[in-house]
Amino acid sequence: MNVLVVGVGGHAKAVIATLQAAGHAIVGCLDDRAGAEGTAVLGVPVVGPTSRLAEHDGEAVLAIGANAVRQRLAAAHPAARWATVVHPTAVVHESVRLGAGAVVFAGAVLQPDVTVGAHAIVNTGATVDHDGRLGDFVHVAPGCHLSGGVTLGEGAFLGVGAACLPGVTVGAWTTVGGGGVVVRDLPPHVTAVGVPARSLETPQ
Ligand SMILES: CC(=O)SCCNC(=O)CCNC(=O)[C@H](O)C(C)(C)COP(=O)(O)OP(=O)(O)OC[C@H]1O[C@@H](n2cnc3c(N)ncnc32)[C@H](O)[C@@H]1OP(=O)(O)O
Repeated sequence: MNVLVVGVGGHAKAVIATLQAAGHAIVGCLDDRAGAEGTAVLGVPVVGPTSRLAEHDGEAVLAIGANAVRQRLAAAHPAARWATVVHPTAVVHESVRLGAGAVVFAGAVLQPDVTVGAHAIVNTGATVDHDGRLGDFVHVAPGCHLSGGVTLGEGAFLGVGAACLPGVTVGAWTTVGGGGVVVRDLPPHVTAVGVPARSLETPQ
């Protein structure tokens, strides 16, 4: 497939590398910043602003790490065809369901009956064990480990190396800091850090 990459930052580099490893042709990158057009990311040219998505008749991928930005761009382009991208070294069981625009990076492992929402990111070397449910616009950062039956609400972000005990739920748009361990359910819209992960918003 010929894929248009939306974004030019570090996450876009990793998405481009993943597309290349998986054998996909890349049409170019889009970026809204003044002066971006004509530059290149890993040799892939920046061909215009994100409004160009509307003219593209192939597939595209939102290659921006910030969950809320991917949500905004997906809402702004409801007719777009989103590529689902999986690195060839990722281990994804045949029963796993990947949403439109989901990206699975090198070395990730997704065990049976995991579902991954639209535009979700399973980053380098992260593992999601059986029956995990990742909502739309989730980002699981490098080296995270989710035990069986974990649920991540829409837009949840797990920082690098975070872990979740079996069956816990992380609420929508909640952030877990790098290295945090989620031992019980976390509510939506909080930032939680540490072992066990506790909300910074809640007086301890
Ligand atoms: C390929 C890639 O790079 S993918 C991207 C991966 N990115 C990440 O993993 C980033 C993860 N981000 C974090 O862990 C951040 O520190 C966040 C989101 C948890 C908090 O960020 P901020 O809201 O800016 O909080 P801030 O830095 O002000 O820290 C607030 C308090 O929490 C503490 N804290 C922050 N992060 C952590 C953490 N991961 N673990 C434990 N404590 C932490 C701080 O020490 C501070 O404590 P204090 O008030 O006692 O000094």
